[in-house]
Amino acid sequence: MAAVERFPVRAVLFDLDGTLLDTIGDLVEAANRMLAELGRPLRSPAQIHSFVGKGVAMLVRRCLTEDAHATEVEIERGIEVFRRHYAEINGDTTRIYPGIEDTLQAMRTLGLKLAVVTNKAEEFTLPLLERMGFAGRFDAVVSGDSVATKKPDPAMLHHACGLLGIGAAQALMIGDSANDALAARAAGMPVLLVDYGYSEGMPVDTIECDGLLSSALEALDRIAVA
Ligand SMILES: O=C(O)COP(=O)(O)O
Ligand SMILES: [Mg+2]
Repeated sequence: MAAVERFPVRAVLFDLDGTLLDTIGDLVEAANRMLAELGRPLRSPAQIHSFVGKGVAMLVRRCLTEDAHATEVEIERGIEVFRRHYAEINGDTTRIYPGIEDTLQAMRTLGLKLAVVTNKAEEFTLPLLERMGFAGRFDAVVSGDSVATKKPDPAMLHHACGLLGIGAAQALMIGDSANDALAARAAGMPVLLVDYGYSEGMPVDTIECDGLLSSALEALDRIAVA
């Protein structure tokens, strides 16, 4: 069997929803509270799961327009209503995925810099990191509204590397969706995808990447500290 390629890196960039944290319960609850308040039929958890990936505004848009019609004014109202509900419950049922704590600790011990790069808006990212005990565990946090464009555009990844003081080719991205894979490819960095996250309804093994992980711990076998 061919040896598994190890990436010479100085930093690891982590996606948040579906990679570090299982946030889907809170996202489903906030989305359905929003739909109820707007007098719309509720959505199944599975359907809302497939809508997560491109940030809050796109989640609300998909909830209101998939097999349904909504005006831009209604979508704007939906975003405001969602934000109010999500701010209230953000973190209530969120769990850290198995293996994450040990992975972060091991990467720290290796001297790697760590960042979060998430399409979640900063108003929800920072309180959630705090609540989950992750505040101060990362050298940089880039949220969906920190720069002008979200993943799959590579701008967030470049911004994170700038904050860490490294080049894009010296970082490894670990994510769960095509947004992470495409952004990493466009930035010229290797990317591994966890197979337990949210991938907008796409089978994760159909997404082009450098390997799948059933636990983030497996990433340690793919890293050679540069
Ligand atoms: O907020 C989202 O839609 C997804 O967030 P993520 O980039 O951390 O997966
Ligand atoms: Mg994700």
